[in-house]
Amino acid sequence: MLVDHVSENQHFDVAIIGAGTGGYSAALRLAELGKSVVLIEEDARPGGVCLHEGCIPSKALLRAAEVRHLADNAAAMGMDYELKSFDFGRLVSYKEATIEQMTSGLEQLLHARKVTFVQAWAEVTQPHQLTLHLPQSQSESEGQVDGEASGQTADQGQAEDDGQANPILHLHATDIIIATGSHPRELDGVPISHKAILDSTDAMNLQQIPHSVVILGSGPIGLEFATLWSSQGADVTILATSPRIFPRGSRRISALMAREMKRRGIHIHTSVDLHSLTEGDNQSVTVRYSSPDSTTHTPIPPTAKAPEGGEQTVTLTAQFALVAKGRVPNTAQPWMSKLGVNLDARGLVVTDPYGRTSVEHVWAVGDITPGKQLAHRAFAQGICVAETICGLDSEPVDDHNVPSVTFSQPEIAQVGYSGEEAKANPQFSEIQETSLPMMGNARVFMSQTAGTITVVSGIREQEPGKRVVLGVEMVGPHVTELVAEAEQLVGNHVGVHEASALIHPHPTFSETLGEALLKADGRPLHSR
Ligand SMILES: Cc1cc2nc3c(=O)[nH]c(=O)nc-3n(C[C@H](O)[C@H](O)[C@H](O)COP(=O)(O)OP(=O)(O)OC[C@H]3O[C@@H](n4cnc5c(N)ncnc54)[C@H](O)[C@@H]3O)c2cc1C
Ligand SMILES: NC(=O)c1ccc[n+]([C@@H]2O[C@H](COP(=O)([O-])OP(=O)(O)OC[C@H]3O[C@@H](n4cnc5c(N)ncnc54)[C@H](O)[C@@H]3O)[C@@H](O)[C@H]2O)c1
Repeated sequence: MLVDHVSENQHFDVAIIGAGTGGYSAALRLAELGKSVVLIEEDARPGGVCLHEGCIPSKALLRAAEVRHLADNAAAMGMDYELKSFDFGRLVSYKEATIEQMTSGLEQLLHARKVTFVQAWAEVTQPHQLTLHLPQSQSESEGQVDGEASGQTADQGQAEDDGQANPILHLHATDIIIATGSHPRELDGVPISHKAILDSTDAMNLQQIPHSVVILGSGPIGLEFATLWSSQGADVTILATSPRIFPRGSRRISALMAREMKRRGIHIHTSVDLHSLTEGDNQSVTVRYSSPDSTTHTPIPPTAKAPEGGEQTVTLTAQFALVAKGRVPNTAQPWMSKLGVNLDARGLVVTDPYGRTSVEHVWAVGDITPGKQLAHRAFAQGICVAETICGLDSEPVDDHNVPSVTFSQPEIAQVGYSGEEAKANPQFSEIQETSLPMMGNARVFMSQTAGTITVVSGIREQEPGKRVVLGVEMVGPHVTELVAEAEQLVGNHVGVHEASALIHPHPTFSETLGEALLKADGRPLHSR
């Protein structure tokens, strides 16, 4: 993106630091509401993690896994396909083209709404004042600083610099939104080498199909990469420190996912005690761990050692290790503490429901705030902050109504309360969990992917006598789409009886939710 023209000491209504999903959604809404907005991003192009190294590239790669699954199961319909070759370079080009298409669309939208985009590392030095550290090459080649207004340009060699020869520029803004996002968490004492020990960004940019990978972590990133690499023929092992994979979901989800992933040849070990992770000279990693179920897997090469304390210590060698144990907010930037922005114990920015931080006229959105680190939550927060700044009566984001989706095979989707959460909440009573296996649905059966759906219902203290849908969780084909309907029911406190009267087209995947609601209402149709 060609950066926009800005002048030294130029004033904007709102300055936004970080052009990821949170930052750019706020920028678009503010501009729509007539504010002058500057969007400041360290990278050359807007989009942040989601567009460049998260949601979009991972789903482009996972599209290939879907196609592979279809082809692998075509024999049942009389079509015998054989994968003759896999040109990984072309898959990478497909991913890159997808990112390019989405990024240029976003750039055009920002431009059309007259949002000023500046490539720089920004800090807030005083209330309403920002200092921008411009990249050297860009300020020289494109002249994004107005030389006349500032009296200094980088190519005159007179620009004020930040001590590292980066020209700096000062701006003023009435309001400032911090949207600096997050980065991958490292294993204690084991740095990401970016060679054989990878984080998700490295994994996304691999230029080859790995032959063996060990994945440390079984959250969305772990399960999505396990799906991707196993579909490409890699030998994949998931090591989970928790007693079950995908611990943020219910036991039912974890059990079904473990069964389905093992059916696809993925090795899974839970309650793992990780002893060491080391990188060899020859692009390989060695992991030493023990786990109650470690005897069930033959490591490559098989180098199981003598039992230690009842559990066997296993030494596993693989080409790569992916560390996928969560993300850390980008709040360790010294200016944030100097400014007085309050952080919680995990380093997340403390805000009120509308995104106000502890510093007046400074707001925060996205992965740096407590709650689900998801792009669609950041979009909604960005809109809410923008509207609140403009004095509108905006709806704050309720984390319980933010759906979670994982694009593994099978997919996982959740919204609202799990059974356990609902039972622990004193506002709810008479909690029921109604489960339905999805395989009874014709479309699910044809897709040859197992699935299950659970509707959590109960009585809210605000509406005694009315059983409402409190939560829905699903594992199966297309559930990342089906969850949108469930969200409407949960978010609007729709009664189970009313929801079960909604008619779903036949034959569709969406009927599974209709069937589960009928069952929850005590009127099962195609189930017992
Ligand atoms: C592998 C992976 C897959 C994912 N898949 C999904 C998915 O399918 N669905 C989903 O909802 N979510 C997904 N996520 C999560 C999603 O990417 C994040 O929740 C989302 O990007 C958060 O947006 P954000 O605006 O808070 O921050 P970010 O997208 O992290 O953007 C922050 C931006 O701020 C910039 N920045 C930081 N400090 C400064 C500074 N001082 N000055 C200037 N610029 C600065 C950074 O360069 C960055 O571009 C995924 C994440 C990963 C890692
Ligand atoms: N489809 C999606 O929406 C999507 C996809 C990818 C990522 N994301 C987002 O990105 C963020 C990061 O994802 P993630 O999967 O890395 O994090 P996560 O926090 O969801 O899961 C991390 C997992 O690692 C485990 N773990 C912790 N320490 C470990 C260790 N030493 N060894 C092995 N396992 C360990 C945890 O028990 C947990 O299950 C999440 O907040 C997620 O919402 C979303």
